[in-house]
Amino acid sequence: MSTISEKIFSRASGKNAKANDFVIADVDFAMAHDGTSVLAVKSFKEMEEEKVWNPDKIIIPFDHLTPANTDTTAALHHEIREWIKEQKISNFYDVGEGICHQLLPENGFALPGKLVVGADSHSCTYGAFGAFGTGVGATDMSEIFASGKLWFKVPESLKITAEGNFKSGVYAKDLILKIIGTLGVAGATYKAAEFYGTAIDSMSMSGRMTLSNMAIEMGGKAGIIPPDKTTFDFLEGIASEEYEPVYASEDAVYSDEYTFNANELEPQIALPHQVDNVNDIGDIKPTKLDQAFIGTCTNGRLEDLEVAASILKGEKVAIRTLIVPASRNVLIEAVRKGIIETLLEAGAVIGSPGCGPCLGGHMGVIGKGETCISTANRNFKGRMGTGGFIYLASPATAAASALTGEITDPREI
Ligand SMILES: CC(C)[C@H](C(=O)O)[C@@H](O)C(=O)O
Ligand code: SF4
Repeated sequence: MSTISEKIFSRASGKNAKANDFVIADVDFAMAHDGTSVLAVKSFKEMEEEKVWNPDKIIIPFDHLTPANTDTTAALHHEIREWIKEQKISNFYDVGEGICHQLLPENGFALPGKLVVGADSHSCTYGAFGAFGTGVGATDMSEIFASGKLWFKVPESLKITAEGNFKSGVYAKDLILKIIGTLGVAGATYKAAEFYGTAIDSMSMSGRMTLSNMAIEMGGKAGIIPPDKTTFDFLEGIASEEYEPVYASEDAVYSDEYTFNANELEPQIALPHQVDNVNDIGDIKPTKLDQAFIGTCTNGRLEDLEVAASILKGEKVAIRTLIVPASRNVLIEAVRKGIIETLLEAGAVIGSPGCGPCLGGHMGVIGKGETCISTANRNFKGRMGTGGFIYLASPATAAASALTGEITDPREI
């Protein structure tokens, strides 16, 4: 009678863990990026710890402010690189390698049944592989660095089922926006969502990652998809260690259940400044744009760039269009497939793999009163620049909108 989360926490804590129990769990993999490792390392040093618990289980990607944008960032990067050397952390990904939530899956650290904790809220992305992936603060991460353990309250679970087939022009991003619009930004607070249904089964790993990535935007502690052949095929030859897939019992208890119908889904837009301010694209008023941004841990994968290129091929963008691949691998593949050439010819700017302008810290910031359509996961006030307005959408919608300069249904292009 257990959910996926209860089973993973039972294994990781060595006791029969049930929802709402407090447990101390062994973490399988721990991640901190350039933005959060600074504080995690500071607090690790303050604890007067000498050695990390296991240098092969810690993953540090530099992705948020990369390449360094200021003297301060450069100094912090330098400090962390020194600590990484000193601690012999084996999984360090320096500037240009890509976004943490892309690198962990690509390098086989997001594995079924594992407890993967990151000092970043979108660590729920690893749920796409049937892991319990979750984000913690930097000081909690310092405790994991030291001991490999952390306390957790085992979450209750929600069952979210999506049946049917997506219409052309409709994607995983539209589904997760619809789900968040329905449940609200607090609809899954401290709960683990488990995703089921034919619409999920037929999704690629890329689409599944988009879905799990945004579980936190409804307050979710995790967003888990039961692993299947698609998962195992993806992990073939890249899994960093052995894993044991975990599935919910038939009689697992869920605090709530929701069902969505992919057949009826339209392209969705989250209007500023809340992620749950979601509408069918046909229901919003004409909206002029200043910038389009395609990238991030939500939608910066090969499939996303491919969709954008198919829309932009042979055309010219009407507004500033920034495209930032999620990782070096994505960029290399996109170069090989001619996708980057198509995007450049269409007038897009290609950024180096990383978070890019997603959180407004680096490149591509928008000015006061400007509007941006973005494939990211957050449209909070001021996130991409003070006084800016962010509209969240799929890569197809963002690309179609880049062509016209206003929010545009990709099916009309
Ligand atoms: C900088 C980091 C702490 C933050 C997060 O945790 O999500 C960032 O990645 C974001 O998307 O806002
Ligand atoms: S791409 Fe955006 S949402 Fe993802 S980790 Fe980077 S800043 Fe956070």
